[in-house]
Formats: sequence, structure tokens, C-alpha cells
Amino acid sequence: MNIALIGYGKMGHEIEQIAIQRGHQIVARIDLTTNDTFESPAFCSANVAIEFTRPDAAINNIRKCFEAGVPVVCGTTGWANQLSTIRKEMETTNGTLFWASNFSLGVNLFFALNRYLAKLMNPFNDYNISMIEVHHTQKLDAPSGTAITLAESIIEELDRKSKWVKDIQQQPDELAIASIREGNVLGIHEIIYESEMDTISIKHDAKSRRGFALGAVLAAEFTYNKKGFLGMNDLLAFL
Ligand SMILES: NC(=O)C1=CN([C@@H]2O[C@H](COP(=O)(O)OP(=O)(O)OC[C@H]3O[C@@H](n4cnc5c(N)ncnc54)[C@H](OP(=O)(O)O)[C@@H]3O)[C@@H](O)[C@H]2O)C=CC1
Ligand SMILES: O=C(O)C1=N[C@H](C(=O)O)C[C@H](O)C1
Repeated sequence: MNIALIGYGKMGHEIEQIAIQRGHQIVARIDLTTNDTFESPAFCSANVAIEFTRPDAAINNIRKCFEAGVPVVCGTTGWANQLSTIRKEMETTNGTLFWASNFSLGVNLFFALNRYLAKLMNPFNDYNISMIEVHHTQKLDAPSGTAITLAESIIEELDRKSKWVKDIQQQPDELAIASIREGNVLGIHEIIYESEMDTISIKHDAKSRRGFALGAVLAAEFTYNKKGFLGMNDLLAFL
């Protein structure tokens, strides 16, 4: 498969290695420091583009993929409040977009565990719930996209929580997410249920970026020749 990389930073490099190991070719690399463009024949020859850039760049890069008729897998976080806008544009251009806040298979198992635990804890009102996420200091968005996905599932399952908030809970129906930025931490997410009697917590700790990158390449392979909006549940049902 011909793959174009949009964003050639930490994730772009990791994805390139795995894509080549899996027999794919990188036909274009679009970054602030490279010369490839969305209009180039090289980019247009891609079967799928993989976008990992920054929150303020993702939406425009996805639009450029729709214009070029290239399906796009996007992992950039921090812009999900604009997903419904870009989905409408995808429909009018008959495009393809696969988006996930986290491509790691381990995190997607953790998503299922988180939902199950929230369902289990719903009747037990003595437990309050909070979340902590820790990432490297270069991360631009907070809370992480993964933390927001986790929070959305908890809010769907737990009647006593109706919205997430950054850092400090002020109302009983708020789910507080604390974001810590330190060193080179690749991504830690912990969900904590606390009562006067005890604490129950679940935690995911990423050991490298390879899990994210492998998931993104698997998503690109899945996206090939498909139309519409796709996500990790579609991919996991297929694996
Ligand atoms: N969904 C998932 O599983 C994961 C998501 N992420 C998310 O992916 C994104 C990228 O992460 P990461 O690779 O670590 O970040 P990096 O900062 O290492 O890489 C981003 C790259 O994008 C480039 N870039 C910036 N603006 C543009 C633009 N307009 N067009 C093209 N390229 C651009 C940057 O160039 P320059 O350095 O010159 O600014 C940089 O090379 C983040 O939002 C992060 O949260 C990360 C890991 C997993
Ligand atoms: O910026 C990162 O590094 C990561 N971002 C994603 C997020 O915001 O959830 C996924 C992973 O945690 C790494």
C-alpha cells in the first residue's frame, strides 16, 4: 500500500518504521520541514494518508486529504470538539476519515475495562471517581484525547456524573481530570474510585510509542478502499 505521512515528528517516524516493516511504501512526507505538498503527484498516489500533527493543524490537513481524494487516518488529539464539522465535510466530499484518540490495542482493551467498571460502580454512590493522566512536557493538549474518551464512557455509564472538568471537581456531578506534564512520559491514564473504606483504581501505562504506531498502520490497512467515518470499534470488530 502507498502511504503518505502528514506530520513527521515522534509519531510520524515511529509509523514510518512499522509501515515499512509491514511491506508498505511511504510515498510522501508532509511536515513543516519537508517539501512534499498535498497537490503533488506523490501525495495523490497514496492509498491512505496518516495524520499526526498538532491540534490547530489537523482539521485543515484532513480537508486537504478530502480535496485530493485520499482517505485519511488521523491520530491528532485536542481538536475533537470539531469532529462533527469535519464529518459533515467528509460526507459532502464522499471522503474517508478514521479518527481515534488512541490507536493502541492495549488502551482499547482498557477502554472496555473502564466502561465495564463504571457500569459496575453505578449503584455504589459512596465512591467518588476521578482521573489522572500523565504525559511528556511537549504535549500541547490537556486533558489528553484518551482521557476525554475514557471520561465520555464513564459519563454514559455513571448516573451521578454528567460532565468532565479540568483539575478540580466543584459539583458532585463533575468528573475531574488532572493532567500532569513531566519528563518523557509516553502516556499514563488512571481512573480512581474512592470511598471512605477503600480505593479501587485501574491504570494503563504505555511503554513505548510502538503500540500507537502499530494501531495507526493497522487502521490504515483497514481504511484502504473504504468510505465514510471509521473508528477503533470498526477495526477491532474486523481483527
Ligand atoms: N491517537 C493516538 O494514538 C496518538 C495521538 N497522538 C497525538 O498525535 C499528535 C502528534 O504527536 P507527536 O508525533 O508526538 O508530535 P510531534 O510534535 O513530535 O510531531 C508533530 C509533527 O507535525 C508537524 N507539524 C506541525 N504543524 C504541521 C502542519 N500544519 N502540517 C504538517 N505537519 C505539521 C511538526 O513539525 P514541527 O516540529 O516543525 O512543528 C512535527 O514534526 C498529537 O496531537 C498527539 O497528542 C500521539 C500519540 C498517539
Ligand atoms: O501526545 C501524546 O503523546 C499522546 N497523545 C494521545 C492522547 O492525547 O490521548 C495518546 C497517547 O496518550 C499519547
